[in-house]
Amino acid sequence: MDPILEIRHLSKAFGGIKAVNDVSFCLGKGELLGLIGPNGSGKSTCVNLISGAYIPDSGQVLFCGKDIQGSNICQRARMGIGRTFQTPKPFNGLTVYDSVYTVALQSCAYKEAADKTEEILEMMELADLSRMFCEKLPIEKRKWLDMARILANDPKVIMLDEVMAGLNPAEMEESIRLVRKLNESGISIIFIEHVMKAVIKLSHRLVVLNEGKLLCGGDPEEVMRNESVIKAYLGGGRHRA
Ligand SMILES: Nc1ncnc2c1ncn2[C@@H]1O[C@H](COP(=O)(O)OP(=O)(O)OP(=O)(O)O)[C@@H](O)[C@H]1O
Repeated sequence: MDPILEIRHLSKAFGGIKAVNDVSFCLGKGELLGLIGPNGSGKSTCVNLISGAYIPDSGQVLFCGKDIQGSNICQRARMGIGRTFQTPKPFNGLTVYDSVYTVALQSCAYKEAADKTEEILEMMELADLSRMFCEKLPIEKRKWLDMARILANDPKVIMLDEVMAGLNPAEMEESIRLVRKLNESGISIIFIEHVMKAVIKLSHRLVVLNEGKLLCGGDPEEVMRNESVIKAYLGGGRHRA
């Protein structure tokens, strides 16, 4: 595998809680990697460490072979590391078009930004809604708009944090199709998800966290049959009895 992202021995504690404890894994170029684990297993903390929102206690993140430890969240976004949040974060008061256009303008001139915005809205199937105010969008489309805004930064890697949460089965199928389309456009994806149907359908490979540690990784079907994974899920993670 030719890695675009390498996570080496990452650790992050909050008080006495080792949220991420000596975790190492790679994301290959063009790969769609499912990052799964029970509630509280450290998935979002990993994403925050990779995106630069959190500074690790120890460990390294390598992007395209380069240690990016010294760079902050904005610099990493400009390098091509994008992420969505569990709850969509629309720019209220802006239209769908302007939400993407304002991001595109950060790296392009007016005309180029306009062309880029139209192309992204077409790709994310939001073109018909381009004049709608973001806050009026249904939840599924807000999630697509989050992805569209990230695309305006020309990402090489996108980390999708629970994009399927709160969607009905039909919306989920549509979102699965869009995530696959993003990946097929050449973007490497880390897909953090609890909806196993989506995980199995989309992931080329899985990495499983449990209580902050790497439990196992590999082929999705095999990982889902792994007894330690089944036990971890039945145990329900750190937040449950
Ligand atoms: N900012 C923080 N301050 C204190 N504790 C935190 C913080 N962020 C995460 N934690 C704790 O770290 C552990 C890992 O949390 P994290 O959100 O990374 O897990 P997760 O696998 O993403 O969970 P979920 O699937 O429920 O979103 C949890 O025990 C959580 O309570």
